[in-house]
Amino acid sequence: MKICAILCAAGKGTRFGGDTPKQFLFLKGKMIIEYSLEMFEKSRFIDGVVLLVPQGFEDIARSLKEKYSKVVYWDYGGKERADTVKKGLEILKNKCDIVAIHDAARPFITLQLIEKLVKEVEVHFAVAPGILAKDTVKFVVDGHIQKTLPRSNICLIQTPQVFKFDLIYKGYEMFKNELFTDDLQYVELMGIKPKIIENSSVNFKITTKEDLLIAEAVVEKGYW
Ligand SMILES: Nc1ccn([C@@H]2O[C@H](COP(=O)(O)OP(=O)(O)OP(=O)(O)O)[C@@H](O)[C@H]2O)c(=O)n1
Ligand SMILES: C[C@](O)(CO)[C@H](O)COP(=O)(O)O
Repeated sequence: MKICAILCAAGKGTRFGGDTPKQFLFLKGKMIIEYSLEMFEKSRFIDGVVLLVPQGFEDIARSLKEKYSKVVYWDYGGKERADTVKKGLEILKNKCDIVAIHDAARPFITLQLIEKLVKEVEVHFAVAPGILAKDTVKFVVDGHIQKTLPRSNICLIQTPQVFKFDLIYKGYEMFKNELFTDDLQYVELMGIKPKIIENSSVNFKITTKEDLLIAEAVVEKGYW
């Protein structure tokens, strides 16, 4: 059985700001993207990685392909994250059985997490890490609370999101005009109820500058 990863690194990092997309910034000696690439490289559950980058970053893509033997292919991503994933899925069509779709801006995945996700996908077809809400959760419109949501049912979803390849490919085909913010939604709408693996909040996505400060502290303490 072949298991591949799609590493989404084609975003511009608008909320983060600056000229260099956040995934290519250096975090204590290596690029943010390399933290997850290293885990995929080391994991015995991952056979190959497809890397998607923004236009203008082909030199970085080439050098990462040189450095990490599991990067089998790189290409440019699309305008939105979902467009990037679609490209990755087309590249991998008929080449793998299971696919792990991951944000390059989420550096702190672990070998144990990859293993758990891959094992669970055999049973549940779609699986992702998530954290249960720790704060009280309100539904807010225009700055005013409409209602309080039941916290025990609220889960904040991370990546890698792991799927049986044919299932997620079909989901993207069926909802090709949608641009959902994550990949699970494409199979949720097919009636699948993806399995959530409760995970550490350290697997956060670097979205704004303050996330980078937290990421620096995580690396300094070796805490992931
Ligand atoms: N067209 C896009 C947009 C996003 N991503 C990737 O998807 C992940 C999660 O996206 P996000 O944090 O939203 O990154 P950006 O789109 O770069 O950020 P922003 O929305 O602030 O511009 C990131 O690894 C990002 O590089 C991608 O591959 N292709
Ligand atoms: C896929 C994701 O990381 C799951 O939490 C998230 O939805 C990406 O959202 P973004 O708006 O592209 O940052």
